[in-house]
Amino acid sequence: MSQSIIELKGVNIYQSSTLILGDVNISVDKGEFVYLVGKTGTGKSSLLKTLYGDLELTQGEGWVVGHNLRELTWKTIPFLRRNLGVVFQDFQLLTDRNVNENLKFVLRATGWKDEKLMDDKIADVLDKVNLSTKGFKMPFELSGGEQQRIDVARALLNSPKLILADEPTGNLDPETSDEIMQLLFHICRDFGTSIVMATHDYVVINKYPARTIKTENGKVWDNATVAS
Ligand SMILES: Nc1ncnc2c1ncn2[C@@H]1O[C@H](COP(=O)(O)OP(=O)(O)OP(=O)(O)O)[C@@H](O)[C@H]1O
Repeated sequence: MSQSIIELKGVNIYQSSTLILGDVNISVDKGEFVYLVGKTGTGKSSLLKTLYGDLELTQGEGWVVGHNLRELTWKTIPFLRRNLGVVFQDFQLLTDRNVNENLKFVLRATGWKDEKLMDDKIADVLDKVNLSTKGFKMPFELSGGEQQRIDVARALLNSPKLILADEPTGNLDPETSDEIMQLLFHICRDFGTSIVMATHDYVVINKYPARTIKTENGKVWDNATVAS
């Protein structure tokens, strides 16, 4: 319906029966980087969950990477999930297998079967996050920053048009946060991937300025741009 990667119109977002965000209107274009800011508990994660189909959209209209959120079913949610990547603050790699096997596990779970194509894809995403040499490492052999970069690699496996990142620098020291931010901006700029990133970290926002959407008082404010 729309050229936008994300389009929400008059959306109400609930947790159980509590209205968390009302009358949400957002549009995000291809290749845009957008921060989602707001105090704790104001609904950033709830908004992201709505965008990746974890919270059902029952009021208003929404499209994400061409999928109508009102028409999602348990059968069609996997197709939405294949067109977007999600990065979490606390994503845990499977501890009993190396990086390559972790990534292959995700590929198999999203329908990949050909071993050679899977190996090529894994090499490709590890190269994109600059960890080509770490495929045979076990998770405990990686630093926190490297694990977070593997999580970004995981999000890239299905060549998504959109990455949703929920506080991806939340557990990282400033230097490692910088690495992740440079990586996300590189992915956005060089591959045209849209990125929506929830964060509390104004140091990061000021250093890497971009359009900023704010959750506050049950509303989403979509006109603030943070100056550098
Ligand atoms: N599964 C749930 N069931 C009921 N209420 C929930 C659930 N998850 C979140 N909430 C409530 O919804 C509101 C918004 O939570 P949400 O996690 O979206 O906020 P947030 O802005 O992402 O917070 P934070 O910055 O702390 O992650 C909060 O009041 C929270 O308690």
